[in-house]
Amino acid sequence: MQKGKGRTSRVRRRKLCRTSESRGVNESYKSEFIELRKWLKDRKFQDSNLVPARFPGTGRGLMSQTSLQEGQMIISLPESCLLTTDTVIQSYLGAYIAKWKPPPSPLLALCTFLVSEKHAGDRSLWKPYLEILPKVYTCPVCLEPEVVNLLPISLKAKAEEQRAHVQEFFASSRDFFSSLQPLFAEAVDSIFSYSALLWAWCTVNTRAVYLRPRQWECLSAESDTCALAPYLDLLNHSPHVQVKAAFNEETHCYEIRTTSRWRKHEEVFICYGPHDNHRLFLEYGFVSGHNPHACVYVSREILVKYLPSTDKQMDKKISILKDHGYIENLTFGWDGPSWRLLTALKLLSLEAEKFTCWRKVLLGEVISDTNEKTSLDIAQKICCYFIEETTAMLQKVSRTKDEKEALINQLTLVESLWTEELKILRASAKTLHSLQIALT
Ligand SMILES: C[S@@+](CC[C@H](N)C(=O)[O-])C[C@H]1O[C@@H](n2cnc3c(N)ncnc32)[C@H](O)[C@@H]1O
Repeated sequence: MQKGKGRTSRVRRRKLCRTSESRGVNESYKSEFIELRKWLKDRKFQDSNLVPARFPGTGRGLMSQTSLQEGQMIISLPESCLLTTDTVIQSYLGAYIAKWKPPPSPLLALCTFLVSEKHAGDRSLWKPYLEILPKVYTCPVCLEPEVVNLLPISLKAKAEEQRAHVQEFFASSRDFFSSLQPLFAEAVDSIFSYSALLWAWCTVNTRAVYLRPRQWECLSAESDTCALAPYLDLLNHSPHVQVKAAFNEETHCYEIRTTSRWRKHEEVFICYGPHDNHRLFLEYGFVSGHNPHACVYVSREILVKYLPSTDKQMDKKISILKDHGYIENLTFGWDGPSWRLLTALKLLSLEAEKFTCWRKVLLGEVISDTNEKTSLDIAQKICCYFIEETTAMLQKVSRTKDEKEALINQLTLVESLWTEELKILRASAKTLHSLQIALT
């Protein structure tokens, strides 16, 4: 038998590959985690099978200490450990919130509490939790404008919207913060600064779990479903796992059960949702490698770039696509152009004499071999154009990394997004090529 070709060595290779990808360095000895566990124990948290660890691909996360079976509970966090609007309203902030008109939003209540408790430092009952929270975040709102400029165009627009949204959140909260002055010896402006509120906003947005909606008269009607869940919020995301997570009204614990199996010493993941990489970047500030939901978006401008400019029916075709919701969410994915993208291209490349068949196109019917072939050819041209553009962007990001060392972390993140997009486009180009060959 040749060396390395047998079953035993295949299994060994697989094991090596799995462990080297997921091997983490246990961090439970660190003082901040010792303090956090004491704090959790005082609040009736019973030791779980998970320990904090640092992993090569995903950073800080939780590692299993034993193997975990399908359906097994991986963590159960008592209600007393959760930070919700109940916590805030029952605190020293409650009376100030009740007085303030119009009522503050649930999000503002949570953010105010986080900033205020962070400011309290050693005096805060939540100190062990606050100590393990990230100091900086990588959601687009936290990125330098020159890094935002290097994002794919549709994500850049959303990043700018996110920045405007947080700025407006800050501006509209300042009078409420002023009303809290009697609680502090220092000027509230210095405590509730933009950067402090931004940190709190990112904390809630990247870490909160979902709870059944609650309603407080002293808070605005916006949905009140967020809870910060210390320790449990150290679980990273994987698009490949499924979990059941919810607050159990009988045990009064927030519980997570895994539907996957985990080996001892592996990183345990949960799934934040079937999100593509743009959404993961926007909402959580990271990109997931090999994400099956990842895709490359095709804008309307690019869609028509390779169509004949002489087509007299083009405006009509575009308005049909708009009316039927086919102008948005057109994508390339790991297995080629999406059905929506191909359908849009088939409609746009309909021959003049076949134009009346446009309804059939939207229903997925084949109109003619020519139409099938033309739409695939255009999809391939768009895909090649994107591959060139993405390669150029990667070179630009790499140059910027050399020039701006201080931005290396932010730029590396943007680079990983473009790298994933390039992989998707290459896979799409290959699929398209096979489809084109099958048609000839
Ligand atoms: C709920 S927290 C998870 C714990 C976090 N890693 C920590 O150290 O505090 C969510 C954040 O973890 C990071 N994260 C989650 N899943 C990740 C993954 N698969 N790869 C890289 N970072 C991830 C992102 O920064 C995200 O905003």
